Amino acid sequence: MNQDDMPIGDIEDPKSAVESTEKTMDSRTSSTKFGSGGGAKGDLVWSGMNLKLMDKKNKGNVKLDILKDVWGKAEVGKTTAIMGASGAGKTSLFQVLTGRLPTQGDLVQEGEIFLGGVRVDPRDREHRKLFGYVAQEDALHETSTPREALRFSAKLRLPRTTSDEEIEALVTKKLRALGLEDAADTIIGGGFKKGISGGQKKRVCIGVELIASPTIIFLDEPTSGLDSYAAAQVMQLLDDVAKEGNIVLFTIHQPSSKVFNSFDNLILLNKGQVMHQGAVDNIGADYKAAGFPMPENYNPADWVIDVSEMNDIDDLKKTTFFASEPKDHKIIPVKGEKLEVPDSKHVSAFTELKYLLSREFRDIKRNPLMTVINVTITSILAAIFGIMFWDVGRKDRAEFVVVQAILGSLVNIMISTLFGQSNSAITIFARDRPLFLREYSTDHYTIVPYFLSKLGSEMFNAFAAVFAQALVVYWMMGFTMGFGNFLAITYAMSLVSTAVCVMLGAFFANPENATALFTLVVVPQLYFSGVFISIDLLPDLVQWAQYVCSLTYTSRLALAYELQNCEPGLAAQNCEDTLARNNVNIDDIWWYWLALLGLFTAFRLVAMIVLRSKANY
Ligand SMILES: Nc1ncnc2c1ncn2[C@@H]1O[C@H](COP(=O)(O)OP(=O)(O)OP(=O)(O)O)[C@@H](O)[C@H]1O
Repeated sequence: MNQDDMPIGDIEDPKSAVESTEKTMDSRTSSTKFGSGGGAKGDLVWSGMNLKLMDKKNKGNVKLDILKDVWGKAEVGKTTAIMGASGAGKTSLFQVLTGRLPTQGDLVQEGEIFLGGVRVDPRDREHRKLFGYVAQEDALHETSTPREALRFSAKLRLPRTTSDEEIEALVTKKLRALGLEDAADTIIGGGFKKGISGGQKKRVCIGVELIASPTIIFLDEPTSGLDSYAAAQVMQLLDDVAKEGNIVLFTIHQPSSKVFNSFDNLILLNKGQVMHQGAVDNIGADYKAAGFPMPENYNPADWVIDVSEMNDIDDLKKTTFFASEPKDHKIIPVKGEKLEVPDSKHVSAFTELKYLLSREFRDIKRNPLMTVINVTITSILAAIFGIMFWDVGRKDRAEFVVVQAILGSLVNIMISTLFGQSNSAITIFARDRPLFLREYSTDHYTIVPYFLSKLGSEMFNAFAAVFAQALVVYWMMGFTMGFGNFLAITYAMSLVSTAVCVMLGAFFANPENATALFTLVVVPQLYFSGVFISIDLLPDLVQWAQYVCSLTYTSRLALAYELQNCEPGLAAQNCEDTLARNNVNIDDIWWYWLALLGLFTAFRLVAMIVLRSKANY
């Protein structure tokens, strides 16, 4: 048997170590027992499915029936495709079945879903352990290889008792079954570097889901963007997965006739209703019986869509199309029967963090460009500041203009640090967001380890930039505060500003929106922090804003450390005046540090809560 044709989980050599590992893995990951119901044992069945868009203005009125009395099933051992013209309701049905329908007040969902006769709730994270979900866009870690991607998924999703040897053997086996042996150790790639091909990426996406041995695998347009050869390879793989006793359900748009003929079953939607469903092998006969015989040399996939688009729905309803849900399709669930999900006691949060951190740092190592650009830009800016404020810290502070210049230099450095990290932090976070949403929703890790791992790489990037900045400006400007203090203050500034970026990145999927809002959030800090206009001169109504501005605390800290020990006499007088005018109190230094910590924690927590709520569907 050709390796590419080999079914997933098939066993080549009964004596091999791989086989024994796979047996162990199977016994651990496929313990699901299905209850009995009206449908065939193990099938995914949905019934009486309605999705209504309610009219906001006229309460209780339905504005649009997105799905109406939809029913159907996806059988064990078969591939089932959902097709339909644009706007037919494919995405909506898919979102309902996968539990990914956005929770919106104006959408009302009705209907039931059963797996093997037992009611299933696709929004339930436990039930979702039975699901594999492959989104249309490939959400992969670009600097990992296919082997690393599968290993990561296996390590974090399989029971914690699975040994490293078992995981390695399973990963090798799945790579072979996916036809990815040759590309196993090539970088997946993306924007930063060309890596494996589009078809190989799609197979990696499928592989990372298959590694957890899901009962059902859902795929959203699995062939989109692929050439006909790659599309046929993906379909062959899905067929192999199904033939192993799994349910494979996907949406598909304009398949070639070869791809169309490779499905087992078709569900055709038309204006939110089921126009036709059945075996692809019978399509010719079914359409002939309905009065629409398929023309010769016509792509059957085009024909089924053309018939649905070019005929009035009321006329089509007079034919054999749009059959109502048969009585025996409806399932009467057995009372008290619960869906059994595999016992996959997750690895500890610490292990999750370990794996996530190692992936983050591997990313920096393999794609250091972002860090290098950041450090270079910061150093050039720092050198410009250094020339402008050359030796300012060593000049005689008895002259008031010198103290003014010190104030100016410190505020400039803080503002530059505030903006310095924003671009790279927002870009990196936006790039990784879809990956997080996929991995979190498929139970790879919990939210805290994820955020800690992101924090780890952000701290590294921020430190590299502020350290370079400090090396350049500290001695050029000749500050008297300790190097450590200077570094700590700029580092704190950088981390709080990164936290703001991450928070905005959590709210907005689009990095452009996050960047635009960053300007709106950050620029007012320049006014509210008191560095350009004394806080006492600000209207009472906005004075509170100083307390939520990181620039307030970092500039106060920098001034406190730099101006607290000036030469006695006129210099000390000038320093004290400047501190007082800028509302800096030397006794409050620790409060300033605590306030920065508070802001940092608050921004991080908000980001975590927002992202978690977005990842729940
Ligand atoms: N949240 C929503 N609010 C308003 N209308 C919606 C919403 N979701 C879906 N619709 C409408 O329901 C219909 C079906 O949409 P759906 O996206 O499911 O179709 P589709 O078959 O996937 O189309 P396409 O192939 O173009 O993506 C469309 O008319 C769409 O505008």
